[in-house]
Amino acid sequence: MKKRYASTWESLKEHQVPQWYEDGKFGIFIHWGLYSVPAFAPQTWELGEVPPDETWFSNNPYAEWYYNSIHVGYGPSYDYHVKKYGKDFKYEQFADMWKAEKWNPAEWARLFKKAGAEYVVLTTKHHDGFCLFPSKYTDYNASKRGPQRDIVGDLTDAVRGENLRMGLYYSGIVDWTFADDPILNNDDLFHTASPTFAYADYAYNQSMELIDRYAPSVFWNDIGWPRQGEHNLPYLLSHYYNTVEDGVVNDRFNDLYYDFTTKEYQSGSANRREKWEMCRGMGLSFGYNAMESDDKIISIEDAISLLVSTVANNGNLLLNIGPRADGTIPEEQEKRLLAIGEWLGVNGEAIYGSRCSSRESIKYTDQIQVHFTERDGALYVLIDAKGKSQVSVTVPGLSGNAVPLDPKVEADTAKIDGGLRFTVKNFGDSQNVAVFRLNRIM
Ligand SMILES: C[C@@H]1N[C@H](CNC(=O)c2cc3ccccc3[nH]2)[C@@H](O)[C@H](O)[C@@H]1O
Repeated sequence: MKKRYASTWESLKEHQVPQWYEDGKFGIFIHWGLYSVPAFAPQTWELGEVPPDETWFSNNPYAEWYYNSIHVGYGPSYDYHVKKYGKDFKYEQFADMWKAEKWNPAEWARLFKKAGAEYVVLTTKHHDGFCLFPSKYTDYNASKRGPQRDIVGDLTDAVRGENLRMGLYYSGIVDWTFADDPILNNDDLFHTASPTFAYADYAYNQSMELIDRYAPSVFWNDIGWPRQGEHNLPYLLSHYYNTVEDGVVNDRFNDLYYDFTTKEYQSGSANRREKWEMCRGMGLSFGYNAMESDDKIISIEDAISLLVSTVANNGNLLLNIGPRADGTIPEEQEKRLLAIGEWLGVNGEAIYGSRCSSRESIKYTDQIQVHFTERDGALYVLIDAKGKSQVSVTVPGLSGNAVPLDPKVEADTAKIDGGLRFTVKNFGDSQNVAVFRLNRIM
């Protein structure tokens, strides 16, 4: 019997995080849009490394913030824009330069499948207000301009064709086609952005449109929800759950309600007793930054470490790709996705469908950490030895027969000092994380 949600906070609070999201663990975030044409941002910091003040916003590493970065009227993006396009070139002109001429959504979906992702989240409207779907509420959209197609619909079909879940990102409170005063601090970001009732209705109507057209498995709102529209949220979210029973929403609705909380790069905190999600770009940006080179993006080892440490602490990893304007995925990003997929192909048993263990992760050194997950009565020990070819660690309070999941891992285990000593001599195909299964939980 399908549960019906009433448009009340009480009814919404009965919603449980669905098993597919708990089990899925790994998603692909995609930031694609007009900003992918200029594809420029300075390579400065990770979010959370420096305070979100004028220095951050006028040297914003997020290439998808190009509109705001040139509107502050100074800084590296402004200088780049004037030099490359000229002072009078309007951001909106990118709408007729974005052709996506080499885009093959089925190819993208096959890559995400090979990467071992269980879900995908695509930007439908980022802060610049350009919509990647045929919205009834604006012609500033990809079916009328640029690509002249329903980007959201075409990718949704391809992703579902690979039996992956499709999620949709929506920039709820910031839309520079409604309010585009330059944003130079977080106050601007959360309070003065898009302050009208008209915009609140627009955001509500477009969100309803997205739910009714695509029935997304994730409704991923960003930054916040218009204050003038907060009273509409119980209607919107109950409609969402009544349309998509096993749908999930994040915590960026002014902290009024969520299925899972979020972190972004170094910003935010996670509580392992609740479901949460870590999102980040491959480099410092979500939108494609043509200036970014291989050495500036996350290493394969660090990506696998991040996935393992996130999952072991009750999180999902939503790792972003920033495709080029023509629809191709930069090789250095594809390489990381395929390497994660290979690792999951060998060690996924300890990840998919697992739950975080009562055993907390152990940090021996910056390079050597041991994480734990549990599944079907088995305990998994995930030894992360970044940059090492061999490692020996004793895990206290463990006993039993530890079997490496990767047959190419060469390792010994021995009972010692009330614990189990693992000596890994060869990490086989498992990059920097060797995973062991213990067949009974101590
Ligand atoms: C995915 C990413 N989100 C950015 C806005 N970030 C937030 O609103 C935000 C970060 C964060 C960290 C911890 C808890 C809440 C948060 N909200 C956007 O400004 C970026 O362009 C990009 O779309």
